[in-house]
Amino acid sequence: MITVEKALEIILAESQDFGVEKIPFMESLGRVLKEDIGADRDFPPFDRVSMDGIAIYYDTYKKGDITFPIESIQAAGAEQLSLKSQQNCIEVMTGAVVPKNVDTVIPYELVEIKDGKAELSTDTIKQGQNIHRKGLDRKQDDLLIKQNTIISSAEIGVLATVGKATVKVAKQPKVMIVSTGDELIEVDKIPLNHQIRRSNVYTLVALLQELKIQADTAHINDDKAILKQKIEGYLLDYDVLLFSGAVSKGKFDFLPEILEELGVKKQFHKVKQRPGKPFWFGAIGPFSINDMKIGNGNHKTTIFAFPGNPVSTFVGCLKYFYPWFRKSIGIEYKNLDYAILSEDFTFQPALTYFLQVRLQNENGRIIGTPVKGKGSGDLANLADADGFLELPADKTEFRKGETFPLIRYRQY
Ligand SMILES: Nc1nc2c(c(=O)[nH]1)N[C@H]1C(S)=C(S)[C@@H](COP(=O)(O)OP(=O)(O)OC[C@H]3O[C@@H](n4cnc5c(N)ncnc54)[C@H](O)[C@@H]3O)O[C@H]1N2
Ligand code: MOO
Ligand SMILES: [Mg+2]
Repeated sequence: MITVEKALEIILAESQDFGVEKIPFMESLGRVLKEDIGADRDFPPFDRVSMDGIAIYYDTYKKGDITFPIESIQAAGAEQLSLKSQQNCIEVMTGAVVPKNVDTVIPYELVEIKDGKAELSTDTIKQGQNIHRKGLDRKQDDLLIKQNTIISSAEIGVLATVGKATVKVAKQPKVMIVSTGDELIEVDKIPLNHQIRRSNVYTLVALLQELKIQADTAHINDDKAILKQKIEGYLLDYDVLLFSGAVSKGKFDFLPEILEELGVKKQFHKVKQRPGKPFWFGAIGPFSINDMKIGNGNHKTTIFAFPGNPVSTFVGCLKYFYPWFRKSIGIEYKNLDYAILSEDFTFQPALTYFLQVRLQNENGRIIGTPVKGKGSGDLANLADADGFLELPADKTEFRKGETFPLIRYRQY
C-alpha cells in the first residue's frame, strides 16, 4: 500500500496532453487559454474624456477667463471635433474623444450654464485634468493574458475588447464514467428492499461539469464477461475511464483483474487513506493505432477506479482526478487552500484521513469544523459539509488551531 503523497505523484506523472481547439470566446469560460492575448491597439485607443462637462483651452483660463461660449457638443462615438476659438468651449461626454485644441475638462458640477455660455464655479483647475491619455492603461502589443490562464469572467471582457471572437483553448479529454453493481437502479425507479439508486455516477458527472468536461456514462452489472467486453471498447474510445465500485475484496469486485487482463498497466492498488483505500489506478498506451475511433496517432487511456462507497468516490475524484486533469491541460499542481481545525480531533489508524468539515470565515481565517458523518457510505453527510481537511497519516492527534490542507467542494 502506498501513501497519498506517492499516489498523487504517480498520478501527476501520468498526465497527458489532449491537444488544442478553437472555440467561440463565449464558450471559453472556465477553459484553459492556449495562446497569448496581446493588445490589438493602445488602451485607451485615443485621448478619452473621463467626466461629462466642458473642455477648454487651459491657457485661456490661466489668463483669467472664466466664461466660455459653448461651440459644440462632442458625444461618445462621434468623430473628433475641433475647437475653433480658444475663447470658447466644447461640451464633452465621458467616453468621447478629446476634441482638437482643448486640453482640460471641467465637470458639469463645477460650471453653470446659462444663455449658451459656461461659467466656471471653481478656481482649482489643473491643466490636462479629466483626460485619460491614449495608451495609459496598456500599449499596443502588450501582453494582456498569458497562455495557460484559466479563463474567468475578467478574461472574457479582455477577449471581447481585443476582438477575439474565437480563442484557442486546451481540448477536454473524452471521459467515460462507469458504475458497476447489481444493487443499483436508475434514479427514476422505485428500489426494492435490497436495491439502491445509482448516485456516484451523477456525482462524478457533476464534479466533471465543474471542470467543463461533458462525460459519457454507463452502468454495467456484476457480470465479468460483459464488464470485460464493454471496458475493452471504452479503452479504444476514451482518454479517461472513471469507475466507481468493484475494486475491493468482494466475490464480484472484478475490476482490477479485468483491467489487468485487458493489458492496462496497474500503477497502484490501495492507498493509505480513509475513505477511499481500495482505489486502483493505471493506464494503457500510448499506442499508435491508426484505426482507433478516437483518431490517429498516440492514444492513451488513464483509468481511475474509485471505491464504490460514495464518499470514497467523491474525495477520490477531487484529490486525484482534479489535479491530474489540471496538470494535463497545462496548470501546475499546487494546493493553495488551507483551513484551521476548530476543535481537537483524534484519528488512530496510520492512514491519511479526509475529515469532512463545515467552513466559516472568521476575520479572514478559514475555520473548519468537523462534521464527521457515519463513514464512507454516508453521502447525505456531504451535503452538511463544505470540504475535507487532509489530516496526515503520521499523526493521531490533531489540535484545535492547527492548519491543514483543504479540499473544498463548496465555494461559498
Ligand atoms: N474484505 C474487505 N472488504 C472491504 C474492504 C476491504 O479492504 N476488505 N474495503 C472496504 C472499503 S474501505 C470500501 S470503500 C469498499 C469498496 O468497495 P468496492 O469499490 O468494491 O465497491 P462495491 O463493492 O461495488 O460497493 C461498495 C458500496 O458502495 C455502493 N456503491 C457502489 N457503486 C455505487 C454507485 N454508483 N452509487 C451509489 N452507491 C454505490 C455499494 O452499493 C456498496 O454499498 O469495500 C469495503 N469492503
Ligand atoms: O476506503 Mo472505504 O472508502 O474507507 O469505506
Ligand atoms: Mg466491493
